[in-house]
Amino acid sequence: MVAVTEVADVRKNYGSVMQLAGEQKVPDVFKLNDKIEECRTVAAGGRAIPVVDLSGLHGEKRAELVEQMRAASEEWGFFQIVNHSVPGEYMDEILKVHTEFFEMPMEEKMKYYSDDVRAPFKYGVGQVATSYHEQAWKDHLTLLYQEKMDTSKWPKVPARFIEITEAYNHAVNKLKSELMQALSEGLGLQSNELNDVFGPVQRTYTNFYPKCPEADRVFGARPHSDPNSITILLQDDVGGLEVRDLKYREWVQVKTIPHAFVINMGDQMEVFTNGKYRSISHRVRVNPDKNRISIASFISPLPRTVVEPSPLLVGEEGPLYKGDNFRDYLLGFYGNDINEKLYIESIKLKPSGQLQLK
Ligand SMILES: O=C(O)CCC(=O)C(=O)O
Ligand SMILES: [Fe+2]
Repeated sequence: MVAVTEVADVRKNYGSVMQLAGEQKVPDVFKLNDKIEECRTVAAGGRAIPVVDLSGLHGEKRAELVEQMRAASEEWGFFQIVNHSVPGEYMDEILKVHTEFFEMPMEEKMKYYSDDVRAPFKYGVGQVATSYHEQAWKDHLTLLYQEKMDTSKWPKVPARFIEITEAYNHAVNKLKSELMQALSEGLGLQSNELNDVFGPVQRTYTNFYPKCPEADRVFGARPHSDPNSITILLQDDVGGLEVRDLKYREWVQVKTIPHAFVINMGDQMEVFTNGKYRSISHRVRVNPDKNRISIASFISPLPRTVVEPSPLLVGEEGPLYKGDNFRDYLLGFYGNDINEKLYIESIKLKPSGQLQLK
């Protein structure tokens, strides 16, 4: 295992991950020096995460689509959606304009650089938070969505950056409410239940994974579950996201579908639903020839919200997780080793070998 490395060292020593893309070799801090095999995809027996076509969600097909999303959230914790409410041109445009941002000269990007994970808008290199492992092969851009965002400090170049970033985030926020309502109904809860508690915060995180000269020796994101409630992910057509198939324990590649979103359950959803909707380990592999961009909108409760198994969803098994407020959950999550589902396993009241790995 490599020594603990800080994100600032990546910036000081290498500038950005993007600047390393043209080199012959990858610096050791990025390399998986223990198990390279860990990085290889295992044949996935043809299984794929479900794709839900949301046409008819507000009409005659609602019950059927709610049921498909419920089943996917229970079996996979992941699904893709097509024919949703976010205009396809917003999706194309934001991928294009954010790529143009990363392609700007370093001094231009550094105007927005910050190490502060809570900054309302920032550019960063490497991975946020301390790492017990290798550094992630990615740079990023992150912003906190608000109804009326203060965009005065956002980049004026590339042209249309502000306009399209705002439009996209507003549209994703509306989609978030629609999904939360459907997911509530799938649990037999009032429509607004999940949205009210789990939906107020939206942080959007653009991941830029430069092409990598030793792609099978690094991770864009090491195996992790997301700590929040749900994630709404847009990816380009390069691919690289892999999801743990709980049934066969293999890694399954998430195929790229034009204008689709990948939706996944986070740890808070698993806790609240007492394990019904599952927060699943996933990872990102990078490409030897192509840069990849993805935009994740992390939907979360407020920091002070206490999340614990809902009495409405706890059956004979009793509550399976210790409750905590979301702020402390995040502190524990990022303060510990991020590896598969390690942190959520640690708050289980009754460890169930079922989800334990290795
Ligand atoms: O880039 C991706 O496909 C997924 C990124 C991810 O898992 C994350 O940012 O939490
Ligand atoms: Fe993730």
